[in-house]
Amino acid sequence: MSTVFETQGRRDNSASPLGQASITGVTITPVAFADPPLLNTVGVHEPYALRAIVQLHTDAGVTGLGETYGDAAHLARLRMAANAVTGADPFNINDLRARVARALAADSTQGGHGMSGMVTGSSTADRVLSPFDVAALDIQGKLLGLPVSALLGGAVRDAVPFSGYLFYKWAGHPGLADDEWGAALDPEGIVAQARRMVDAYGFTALKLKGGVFEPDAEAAAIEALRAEFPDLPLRIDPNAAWTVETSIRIGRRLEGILEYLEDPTPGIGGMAEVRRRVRLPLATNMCVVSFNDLPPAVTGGAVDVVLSDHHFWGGLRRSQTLAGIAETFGLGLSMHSNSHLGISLAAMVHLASATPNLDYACDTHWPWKRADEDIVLPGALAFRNGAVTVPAAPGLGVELDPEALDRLHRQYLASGITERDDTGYMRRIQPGYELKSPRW
Ligand SMILES: O=C([O-])C(=O)C[C@H](O)[C@@H](O)C(=O)[O-]
Ligand SMILES: [Mg+2]
Repeated sequence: MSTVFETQGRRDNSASPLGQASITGVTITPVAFADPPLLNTVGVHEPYALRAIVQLHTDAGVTGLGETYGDAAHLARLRMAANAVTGADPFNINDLRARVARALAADSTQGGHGMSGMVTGSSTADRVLSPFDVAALDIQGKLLGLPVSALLGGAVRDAVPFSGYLFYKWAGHPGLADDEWGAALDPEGIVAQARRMVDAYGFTALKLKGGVFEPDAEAAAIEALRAEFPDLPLRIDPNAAWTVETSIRIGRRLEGILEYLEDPTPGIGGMAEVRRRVRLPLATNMCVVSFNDLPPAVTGGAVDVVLSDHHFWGGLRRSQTLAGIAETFGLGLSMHSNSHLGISLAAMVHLASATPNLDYACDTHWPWKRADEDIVLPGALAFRNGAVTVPAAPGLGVELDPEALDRLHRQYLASGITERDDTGYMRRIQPGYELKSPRW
């Protein structure tokens, strides 16, 4: 079952503690949007990226919005959770969390990460809770007349800086026309892509998705970026494609050039070893992806910076807990992204604005999305000098475009894609393609 899912008509919270509202129904709509052939260490992005749009309807006349992964197994879990939260109080996020946990207790299905094998150990319960937490906060803000940033404790910055997220890529998907970005397969291509992205968005930091070519070729791309952009902080993220030895060698080559080295090698033990032997901060969204990972990472001295991501850390409230832990243990905080639409961007901006110790420009895949394709009405979210102004309107401050939602849902049905599968797509193009971690 992959079409729109709806619950409706029940009210089982006899009294909302705050007397504000009851969730009377949930609509979950899978959507697909165009995605260029972005290369990474597990393969290549398919022509469409998937998302699920979650709407929480209430008896108070407002609807809350959430956005999450659109993989089939995740959709099935979202539906279980939707049944469980129907009737609940959107002001009681602890109750929503308990309901989601109870609904998933009997679930034994595997897969559905939506991250093509790159983030494997995150908590299923937190991934499923996330869009419900975001939508509940959107409802709260709309009913109280406050932006979500205010509900999270207040914005400490008016605009949230993002990094330009560079990818090696083909000129276009095989069999389809070239896209507007063209190919980027060497240092010159990456520098040209960066120049174009910086000119269009004003980004003040750059991240290169690595793990695609020989490590020295990728280090050369970073050096070419440094020559072209002497003042911009630079990062590279090979998604654990390098051995400990390769990470040390390339890390030493890039000392003094990178602001951080992200997930060079797999596992907390490997990262700790690299960190001891390279004078660079190490960042991760692979070896610390759930609360369980924090104690061994901290005691093992594995990382300096954790990339938060409310989509797998359990929503905005749980991400604030992560920020508190990071502060306590002296870890830096940055933000991870996957291909996403406007509800996710709005949620990321509110969270980042209300997180004082978010020390780095956040990741976003936003430039890779077609400018005319989204499920929110245009206007609320815009980049200036590489940053997005925090929406001041109540809730998330974005409005759903029902026609666009319907169009992208039909695109989802027509695409035939039900799982993100970068490796499977790569193998259809290059049949002998091997998956390896570490690769070099
Ligand atoms: O920082 C990261 O690891 C990512 O952004 C993971 C993503 O899945 C990225 O590799 C991608 O979109 O191919
Ligand atoms: Mg990463």
